[in-house]
Amino acid sequence: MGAQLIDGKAIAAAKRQAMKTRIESMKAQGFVPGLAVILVGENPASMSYVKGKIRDCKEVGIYSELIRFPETVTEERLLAEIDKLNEDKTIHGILVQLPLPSQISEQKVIQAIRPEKDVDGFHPINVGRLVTKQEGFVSCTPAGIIEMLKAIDVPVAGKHVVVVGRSNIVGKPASLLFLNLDATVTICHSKTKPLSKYTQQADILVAAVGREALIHAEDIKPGAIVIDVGMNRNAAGKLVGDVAFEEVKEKAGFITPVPGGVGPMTRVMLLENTLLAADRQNKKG
Ligand SMILES: NC(=O)C1=CN([C@@H]2O[C@H](COP(=O)(O)OP(=O)(O)OC[C@H]3O[C@@H](n4cnc5c(N)ncnc54)[C@H](OP(=O)(O)O)[C@@H]3O)[C@@H](O)[C@H]2O)C=CC1
Ligand SMILES: Nc1nc(=O)c2c([nH]1)NC[C@@H]1CN(c3ccc(C(=O)N[C@@H](CCC(=O)O)C(=O)O)cc3)C=[N+]21
Repeated sequence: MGAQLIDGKAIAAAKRQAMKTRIESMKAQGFVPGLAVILVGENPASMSYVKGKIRDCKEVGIYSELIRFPETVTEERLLAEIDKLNEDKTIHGILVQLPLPSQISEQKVIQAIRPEKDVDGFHPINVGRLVTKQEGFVSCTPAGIIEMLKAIDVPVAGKHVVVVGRSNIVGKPASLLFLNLDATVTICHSKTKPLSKYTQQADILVAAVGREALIHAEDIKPGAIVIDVGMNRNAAGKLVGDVAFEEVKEKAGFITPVPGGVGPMTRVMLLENTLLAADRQNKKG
């Protein structure tokens, strides 16, 4: 037996392919979607993610700008740049790579982005829209998870979804998305005891913690759909998720790999959100 793999990399590649045609027709009408990415400092992981985002934009034909600041940049300077991008007609999406250095308030920076250009979906206005089921922008990782379930044709309504992790960028918005799709949702976190009591009840389990091998085979229900958001370096320096993949894949119905699962979906949803932002701003004129 064993689980079926959900190939995020392949699903994302197919989505990028479909986007190319859409972007060509936008361009034929004289309209080019644009994304600005702000990177502060030289964190190697952040640099590598940002490079990937710029590469994705090039591949599908989205105009992109990478704006870099030194680690020592002031909050004032950063906010001034965001103001400028808010007014820039060639830029439809703005992303500030997190984390930011400690002298800068992440909340202030996120709130400075016009909600219409907030392609990360982190602005409180967009979070509020998600809570109240209004149209806005949804955080890329949770949106990517939903797209993966669509790709394997699994209906979510009535399922018991257990989300482990309650961060503003993954756990919370993922829980709200599933709730909006009529799932029954349980949210677990570091104070949940015992965690396995909850995870064992999940039809769909989302692990978004950042701890290697947090979820073992004994922690899941046979046939469950297991979505691994975690990104950790193991002792051998390899990128691994939160799920003990080799043992859990024997018991799950579906499972996402790390790498090649949620990560590529996160990236492609940023492109989707940028196109959505461009479309909406184009309509408004
Ligand atoms: N693949 C992708 O596209 C992305 C991957 N990631 C990865 O996903 C993981 C989570 O990211 P993020 O949400 O930003 O992380 P955070 O560190 O912001 O949140 C982690 C969450 O896990 C909870 N937690 C910690 N320890 C335990 C435990 N032992 N049992 C249950 N819950 C626990 C915390 O609980 P509490 O709130 O109580 O502290 C918290 O809610 C990371 O590995 C990150 O690298 C992140 C974004 C995108
Ligand atoms: N403003 C902001 N928005 C974000 O969306 C954001 C952020 N800041 N800060 C950091 C986290 C993390 N994140 C990932 C994106 C892609 C992969 C990804 O593509 N992962 C590949 C592997 C990449 C590798 O090999 O290192 C995979 O899982 O296959 C992972 C993680 C977005 N984040």
